[in-house]
Amino acid sequence: MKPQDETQGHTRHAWPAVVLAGGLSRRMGQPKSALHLGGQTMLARIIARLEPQAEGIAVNLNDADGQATIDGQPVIGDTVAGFLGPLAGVLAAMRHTAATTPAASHVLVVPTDTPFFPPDLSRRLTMAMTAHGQIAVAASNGALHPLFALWPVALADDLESWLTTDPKRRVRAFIERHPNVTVDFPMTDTAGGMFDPFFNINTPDDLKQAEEWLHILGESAA
Ligand SMILES: Nc1nc2c(ncn2[C@@H]2O[C@H](COP(=O)(O)OP(=O)(O)OP(=O)(O)O)[C@@H](O)[C@H]2O)c(=O)[nH]1
Ligand SMILES: [Mg+2]
Repeated sequence: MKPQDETQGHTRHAWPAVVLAGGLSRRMGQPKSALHLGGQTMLARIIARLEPQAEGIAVNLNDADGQATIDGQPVIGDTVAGFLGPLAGVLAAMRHTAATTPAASHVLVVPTDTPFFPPDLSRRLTMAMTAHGQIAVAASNGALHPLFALWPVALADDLESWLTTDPKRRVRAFIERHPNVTVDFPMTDTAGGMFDPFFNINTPDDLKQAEEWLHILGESAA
């Protein structure tokens, strides 16, 4: 059975969504969401990509620090302290969704540093779910992308206790504890060769390469 919007009684394809923009950006040396790529901040680019496939977007920072909005979207802080990693953001996303959209069984979470993700991410993750309570996770080119996933909001309490007791807090390890499905997304055939839409920007060199891909993909003016 497909996950339902219990209010309207139909299957959702657009979910409440949260962009993970916490983290320390140690490899980049400056906050990744504020970096400019093709004349737009990385965060603005992610939001634009997400908007057509989401129903409401919030941005997760480690500490909201009194900031109510960023790029027009509400800011949510981590609900557990101590820079516990990306899963702290996933937990904040679940708590936020339960509070603001109680009819939604899942929340779509994406990281702020992967600006070329597929425009059909939400639709394909949704279609892959065959039962309530599954985590639907993206993959490409033989690699899992555990930060691109639809997360059941009902896992919040389990995630919170796991986060505060597991020493490694690995995203994959948490996913493996629960029913899950993986969705493989194709590489994009471009004039510059095959391109992985989950190209992840962590270092200044990655950012340079992303500018080149932007040009090749014709998304410079996006
Ligand atoms: N909320 C929250 N998000 C996090 C945390 N750590 C990482 N993230 C997010 O998870 C995603 C992937 O993390 P990384 O690529 O390792 O980013 P990072 O930790 O900022 O960068 P490095 O310090 O270079 O590892 C990014 O979107 C980060 O914003 C955290 O402690 N809390
Ligand atoms: Mg990190």
